[in-house]
Amino acid sequence: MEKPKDDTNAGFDEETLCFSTLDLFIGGTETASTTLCWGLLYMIKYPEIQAKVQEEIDRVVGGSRQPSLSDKDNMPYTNAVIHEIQRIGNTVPLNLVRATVKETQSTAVICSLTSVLFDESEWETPHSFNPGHFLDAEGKFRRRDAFLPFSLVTGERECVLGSNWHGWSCSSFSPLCCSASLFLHQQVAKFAEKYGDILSIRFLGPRIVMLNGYKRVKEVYLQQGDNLAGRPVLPMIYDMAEDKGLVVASGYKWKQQRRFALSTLRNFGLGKKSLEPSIHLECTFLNEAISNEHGQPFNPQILLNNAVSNVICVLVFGHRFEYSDNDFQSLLKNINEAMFLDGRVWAQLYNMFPWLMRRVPGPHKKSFVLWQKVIDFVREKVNAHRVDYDQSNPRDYIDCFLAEMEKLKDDTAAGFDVENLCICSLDLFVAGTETTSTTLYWGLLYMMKYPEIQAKVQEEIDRVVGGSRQPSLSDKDNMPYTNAVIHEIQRIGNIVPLNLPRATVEDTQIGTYFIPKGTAVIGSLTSVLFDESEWETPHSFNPGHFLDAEGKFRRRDAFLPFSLGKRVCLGEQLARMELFLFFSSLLQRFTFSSPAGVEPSLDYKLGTTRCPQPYKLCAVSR
Ligand code: HEM
Repeated sequence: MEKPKDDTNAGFDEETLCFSTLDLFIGGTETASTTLCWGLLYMIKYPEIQAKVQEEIDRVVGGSRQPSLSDKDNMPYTNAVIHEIQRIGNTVPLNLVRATVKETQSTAVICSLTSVLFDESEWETPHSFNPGHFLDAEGKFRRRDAFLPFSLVTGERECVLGSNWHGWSCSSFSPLCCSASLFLHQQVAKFAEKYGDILSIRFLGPRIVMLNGYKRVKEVYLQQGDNLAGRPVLPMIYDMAEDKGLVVASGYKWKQQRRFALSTLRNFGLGKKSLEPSIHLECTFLNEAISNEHGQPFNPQILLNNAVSNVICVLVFGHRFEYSDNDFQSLLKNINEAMFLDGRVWAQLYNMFPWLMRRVPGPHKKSFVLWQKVIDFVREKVNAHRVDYDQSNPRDYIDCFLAEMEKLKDDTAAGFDVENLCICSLDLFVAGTETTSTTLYWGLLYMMKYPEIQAKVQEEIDRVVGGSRQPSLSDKDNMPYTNAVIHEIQRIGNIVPLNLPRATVEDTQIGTYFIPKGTAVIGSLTSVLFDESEWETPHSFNPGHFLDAEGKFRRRDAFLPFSLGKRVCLGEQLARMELFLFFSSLLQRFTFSSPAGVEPSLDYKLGTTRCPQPYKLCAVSR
């Protein structure tokens, strides 16, 4: 770290040190020990081979000293047996994924080691345990070209410890994990083309079943119903909130909490016209804050975050937060950062090796600290409610929950307790903030990128609503173009690309496959929102996807950004209301453009959600 100070790209820093050490540790443990496990198993299975190895050891080494590497050349049979164990044990069957470095768009390449170690044109009896593969007619050790369990010797990513050390690592784990989420959401579609629309993927951790394409995702999510209503236990989340809340709970507790949250939020106007005034008020505040920027470049992300968050805050906590409230703004920034960290390599490593990651430093520790601050904030709100709570006059979700706690005192399994109240409120607050505001953040970016589409939306708003009042939900049916643009922003924004994982509650059949109880299942939303058999131009921003020949709004079955089935997004109706009212109100008041000389970039940042790279815009009053 001290030597090549100027070369920051070489990665000589503390974080890389932690990860490289982790790579060596894991790569040097799991692989070699698995091979030894196979070795002993084969020795039990073939006692006559075991006896021949022992005869050679006794003859060459004797019993008074340990076998040494210098004996190896005199022990061809033992050496052949070890090689054959490695060949037939085939512990890294698919090899580690490589990615092309030049002239292709990060294509994943897998050179299957199974196909090499069992190649029928290379091995005499590929499927039998036969040390003879490595012995010549005179019983001398014989090298074989197709013996490549460490991957390829000439490849730069051959196992670093590999054949000299008799461990078995094969490349580095971090690039694999780092690319895992990217790899999953971009490459799974390509694998689906080749292997079908049900894939089973295993990245060092438990098996995940991936469903691809509108038809398959819809069929499985609807047919499996309750059976697919579980969530897998992810150590990173479990260590923070156990199985509390709305998003990660499963079973009876989840059912009770979801039912209660939906009916309570509906009572306060979720999905109904009665909520419109509170969203209108927030639109007014947001527009005012934006006009205070006087057309100068600024990043609207935190403002959008705050405005959207206020809508759910009124429902859950009973009040909104001023845009000048620095504590609240830094809380929103914490959520933003924690959600980003939770979608990164550290969280994936944590979920794979929790026993280890609990002990090593790194950004995953930061994520815990950030979430703890958010939980403390929610707990403070809950405690304040408990002080002045009046059962006859419930003000918000928290008050209603406190009332339900008294009613359902005896049903402890339903989760009506203070700890669960904190995490349920947190879930509503976070899920209700990040997703909708990220969609609006994409929306303004697309409007800058396609000013002609922005102008058509504004023309429709001017014609239907005019400038003297705010757009209302009752205008929506008369604004098919604006509605189509919002839908297209949600489709192409694809903010939850892999959906949230589900888990099977019972052993089950998906297609022709048997899926054991507790398996994680992911219905990829990318594969649905970009399904080439459903969308005319899946990769272009095209509001025409949602318009018929006469320019009327056209619903599309494959429009599933909120997922579907038993755990479909609980806030779908709220989000749809918010998107229409905020978006049309913003375009009624402003024209958005990129700062002079800056070309809007559609690059994204992938954390838990898929978010635009931070950008600035100019909002000029109309
Ligand atoms: C554009 C905005 C939004 C998008 C794209 C979105 C998307 C999603 C998706 C894909 C899921 C996973 C569904 C599944 O497992 O199949 C989900 C779950 C959830 N969403 Fe949303 N969401 C949005 C807004 C909201 C809002 C405003 C709220 C606040 C009430 C909310 C609350 C939730 C909750 C509580 C869950 C978990 C439901 C459960 O596990 O039963 N979401 N959302």
